[in-house]
Amino acid sequence: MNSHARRLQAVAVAQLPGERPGRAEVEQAVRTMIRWAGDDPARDGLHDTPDRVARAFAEYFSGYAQDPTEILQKTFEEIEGYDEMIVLRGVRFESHCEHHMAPIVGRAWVAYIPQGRVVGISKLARVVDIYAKRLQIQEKMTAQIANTINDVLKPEGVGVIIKATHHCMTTRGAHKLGTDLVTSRMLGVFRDNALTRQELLGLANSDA
Ligand SMILES: Nc1nc2c(ncn2[C@@H]2O[C@H](COP(=O)(O)OP(=O)(O)OP(=O)(O)O)[C@@H](O)[C@H]2O)c(=O)[nH]1
Ligand SMILES: [Zn+2]
Repeated sequence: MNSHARRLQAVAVAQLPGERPGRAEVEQAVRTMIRWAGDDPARDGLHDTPDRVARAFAEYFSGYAQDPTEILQKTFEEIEGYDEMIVLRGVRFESHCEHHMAPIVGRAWVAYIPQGRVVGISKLARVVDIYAKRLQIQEKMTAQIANTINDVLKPEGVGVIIKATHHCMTTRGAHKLGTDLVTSRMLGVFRDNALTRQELLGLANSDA
């Protein structure tokens, strides 16, 4: 295993209280859930389902094995003194709520005002995805994205706005179809300067 792979493994393992369960254990758990739902995991149509669910979970929760701070390490400093707002708008993401493991589908607006260096814009989208591909609540995810960008890039300020639909309250429970949740985390000048914050909120609202 190379040092990069070791580090990724360390990121994932650091968050686990015990040993990571093996594939057979996961597939058995899915069979149990199917039986609990009232169906027969041995019937033809469900035979491959535990394998599919395990692969789907590996995709839904791939963010545990990735380090968002590493993604932001490569920066560009030849920016001719550029010091205005940089806003990546409407980054679509799919996440899962940590209460019901139901989908959270939404968009993130990620803004910062650089201090001497900028990051490749795709990296901002990757940071959103790394946190989205974990069990989440929206408030925590919003704060994690903003805090990470702030800690690594040390810009003048960071603003993150997320609008998302929570399937746990649209397709079950409260059944409030059409609702979305808006959260934001403002740091540095976005927190201290009302005009800067308004400029970002205006950009986000114009794209609702
Ligand atoms: N603040 C916040 N709440 C969330 C988020 N995702 C889901 N929830 C809520 O988390 C709460 C969990 O509440 P519980 O009362 O423990 O769960 P429950 O009995 O299934 O509740 P209902 O969803 O109302 O049926 C619910 O009110 C969900 O709507 C999120 O990202 N942020
Ligand atoms: Zn939920």
